[in-house]
Amino acid sequence: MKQNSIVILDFGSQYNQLIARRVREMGVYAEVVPYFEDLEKIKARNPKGIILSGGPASVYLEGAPTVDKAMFDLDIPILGICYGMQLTQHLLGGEVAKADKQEFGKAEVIIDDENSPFFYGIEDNTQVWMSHGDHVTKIAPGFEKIAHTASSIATLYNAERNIYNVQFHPEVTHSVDGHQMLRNFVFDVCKCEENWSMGNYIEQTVKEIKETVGDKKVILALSGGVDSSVAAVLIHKAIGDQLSCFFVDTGLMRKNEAEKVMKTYGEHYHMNIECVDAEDRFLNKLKGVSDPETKRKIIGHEFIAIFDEQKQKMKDAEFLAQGTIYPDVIESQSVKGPSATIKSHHNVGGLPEEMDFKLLEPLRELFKDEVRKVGRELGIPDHMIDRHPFPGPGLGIRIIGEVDKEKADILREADDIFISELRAANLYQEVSQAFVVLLPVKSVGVMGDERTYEYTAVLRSADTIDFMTATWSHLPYEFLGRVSNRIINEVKGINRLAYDISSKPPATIEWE
Ligand SMILES: Nc1ncnc2c1ncn2[C@@H]1O[C@H](COP(=O)(O)OP(=O)(O)OP(=O)(O)O)[C@@H](O)[C@H]1O
Ligand SMILES: O=c1[nH]c(=O)c2[nH+]cn([C@@H]3O[C@H](COP(=O)(O)O)[C@@H](O)[C@H]3O)c2[nH]1
Ligand SMILES: NC(=O)CC[C@H](N)C(=O)O
Ligand SMILES: [Mg+2]
Repeated sequence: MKQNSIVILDFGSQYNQLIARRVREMGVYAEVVPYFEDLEKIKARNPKGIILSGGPASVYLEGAPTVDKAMFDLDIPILGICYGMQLTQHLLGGEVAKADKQEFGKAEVIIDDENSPFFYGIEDNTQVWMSHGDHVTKIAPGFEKIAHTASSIATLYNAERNIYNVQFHPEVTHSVDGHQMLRNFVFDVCKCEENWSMGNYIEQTVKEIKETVGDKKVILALSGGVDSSVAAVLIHKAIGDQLSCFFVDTGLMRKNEAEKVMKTYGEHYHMNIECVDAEDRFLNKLKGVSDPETKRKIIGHEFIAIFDEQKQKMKDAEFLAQGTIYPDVIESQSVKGPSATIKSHHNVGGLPEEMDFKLLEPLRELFKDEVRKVGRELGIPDHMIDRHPFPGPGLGIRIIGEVDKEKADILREADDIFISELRAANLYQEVSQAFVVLLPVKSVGVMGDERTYEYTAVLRSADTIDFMTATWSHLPYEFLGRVSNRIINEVKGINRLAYDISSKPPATIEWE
């Protein structure tokens, strides 16, 4: 199945995951590799086409990312996008320089060669998205201009080598026919076949898991979230009772979470699944701690300690299964420079360094939407598949400041009301992630002629595609009013509610 693939070389563009997704949506396997991937390794993948992504650098500066020129002689069709175009031109005898002014935004493409397969089905003056400060000042020998805009060369083509170069970004939705251009490249130029489907993926992966695991045992940290759940069901399909899942009830889970997870997965799938009740452990460790990073670290360590203990109990467990997905993989191999730690995300991904396990990560090639498709094909109920993400540290980072059981109970009730009202109003699927935050701030209120002095809570709802940037959801006032009424009337301990109207950046989605 992967014989029929497109390799995307990553030069640091923020859009490279998008390119891979667009291609996969067409039913063709695509993977992102760093630009410095060895040419031999690229060849070994036997791709039908190569896409060079955009990137922030300038080809004419020293130390700019580059590739082995031999790549252009492999007889594999190549599409260079933005930086990828500039690099192709630079390496093959053209020239690139800084433009007088940056071009950022929409532009209209005038097609010079309407017979080019790259433009099949596309009308003249189609709108594309530009984002560059450099431009091609001399076209490399062997290339001809097949499209332009009012201010720049839009597309170059080398017939002999079957290379296309575009200055714009066909992968973003602002490029109206960008999808069609990529389709044309993938199917008409590279001659790929449509054979990447989640059904195939399941079949193949189940086979691979069986071969890898043999008669050994696998343990898996099951959170009830999408990734670990899909991983669990997939592995269970392959090896049945050789899999043992552990759900840790940290005491910082949502209302009835432990029961729900145990019920859905235990009864429905007849899996070995054990609930580790660790509420006291987590709450004791968190006593007196209010610094967000310290709280995160304590929670992370406690998870590790618990899995270590489970491992000691099951001596024949050789594999640790994780719900690592493709964006995690791309991020960890990303060509971008080191970025500041904003928050240390808890991840059981930290486990293997400290513990002696072989890793089993059956979802590491999939994007989230593909993981959801796999989950649906495996028959996992929609209400589990469509859940908003829930962070490992759970309510521990949604109770601002010091955490205790009383606050966790209050927050659980409030959160449950918000989420069930979202579901009742058919808004749950419309927003990307919603929850309640409990502040360590008390204020005065009046209830039935009595004075109250209770906590303030905040509703948070974010809309996002990749969770890297987000906007606050414009929920209807009437809906917010209903949630406010219910929470303040029904949850003892909260007498005031606010709505968070901050975007990310500069805020983040969670409060800690
Ligand atoms: N309460 C828990 N018990 C056991 N494992 C957990 C728990 N919370 C988190 N994990 C582990 O940490 C991993 C990372 O958590 P993360 O929230 O990123 O993924 P997820 O829960 O599987 O999916 P989602 O992103 O949809 O919440 C999980 O896949 C799971 O293996
Ligand atoms: O598994 C996780 N462990 C963590 O420690 C963690 N911290 C934040 N998140 C989730 O990441 C997304 C982005 O959150 P922030 O904007 O708050 O950084 C949002 O979806 C957050 O819920 C976490 N997930
Ligand atoms: N988006 C890009 O790939 C930008 C490429 C190059 N740095 C430029 O500004 O022209
Ligand atoms: Mg989760």
